[in-house]
Amino acid sequence: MATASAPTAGIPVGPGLSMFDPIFIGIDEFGQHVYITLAYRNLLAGGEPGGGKSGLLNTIAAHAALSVDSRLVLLDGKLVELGQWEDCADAFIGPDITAALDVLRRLQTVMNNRYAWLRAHGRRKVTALDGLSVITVLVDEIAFYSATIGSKQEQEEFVALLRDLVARGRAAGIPVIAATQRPSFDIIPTSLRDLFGYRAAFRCTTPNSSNIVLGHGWAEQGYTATDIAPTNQGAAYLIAEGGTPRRIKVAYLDDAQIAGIADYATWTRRPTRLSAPTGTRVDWETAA
Ligand SMILES: Nc1ncnc2c1ncn2[C@@H]1O[C@H](COP(=O)(O)OP(=O)(O)OP(=O)(O)O)[C@@H](O)[C@H]1O
Repeated sequence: MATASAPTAGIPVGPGLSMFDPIFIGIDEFGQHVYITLAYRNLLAGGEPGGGKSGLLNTIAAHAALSVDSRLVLLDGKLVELGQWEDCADAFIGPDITAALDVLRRLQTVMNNRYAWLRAHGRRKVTALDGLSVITVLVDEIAFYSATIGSKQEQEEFVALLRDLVARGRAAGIPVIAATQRPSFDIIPTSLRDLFGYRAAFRCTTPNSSNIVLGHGWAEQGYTATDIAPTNQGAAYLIAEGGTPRRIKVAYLDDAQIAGIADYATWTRRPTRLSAPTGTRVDWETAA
């Protein structure tokens, strides 16, 4: 039987991935591989419809699904953008503000528990050695939950819970990856935008909306997502905390590829704890 040689470079793909590993998301304009690390950072993707935001979220979801130390919490107002990951996710929320608020409140409790645990151990953040899973939260279309469905009160609670998670979640191993096709100040106020360590601006129609994603002043310095052609889907400017925007092309998984990865990831996550008492939600309790 042939034995595959061990990889000499890069991150091996397979069930041994970790959310603490760098995540491959595409190439830059020089053809160099682009990696991000989400264990301690959030990511915001903004740009006009059809620019490729969901493509980026799916690429990240694939890494998270294949990571042995990650759990997925998905909020997808359209159901179809992240829907293929439903079977390997701990929670999959569709166009339901009550369910969205419920899952965010649960995440807030998990986050508070983790901070109490960290404090008790004199620590500041979770690490790969703690055995706690990284709970990767993906939100496809912030505006759908914060400005479209539900009452004003529910929308405000959604924004407050999301902001808290984005502000405090990363050190507790709960990164948020969120997309919006409405990069405007009412949806992404500067105070919220700045909490995202990574920001990806897909094609925008105005320099102002590009600035709202990347940060004030970048368009004036020549980094504007308005210069991305409408036909160049998946192209974006990516900025990491403290850096300069970098033009990238996101790696794209088509529906069949996602189905294959999701199927495999679901199989790797099949229940194996036969000793767990019946009716126990082992996953959330362990994560907490
Ligand atoms: N990285 C990519 N490479 C090649 N094609 C891509 C890439 N990303 C997206 N596309 C193409 O663009 C289409 C729209 O992409 P996607 O759904 O990700 O956009 P979006 O910004 O999420 O749109 P919306 O805001 O409407 O949800 C995809 O169906 C695909 O055909």
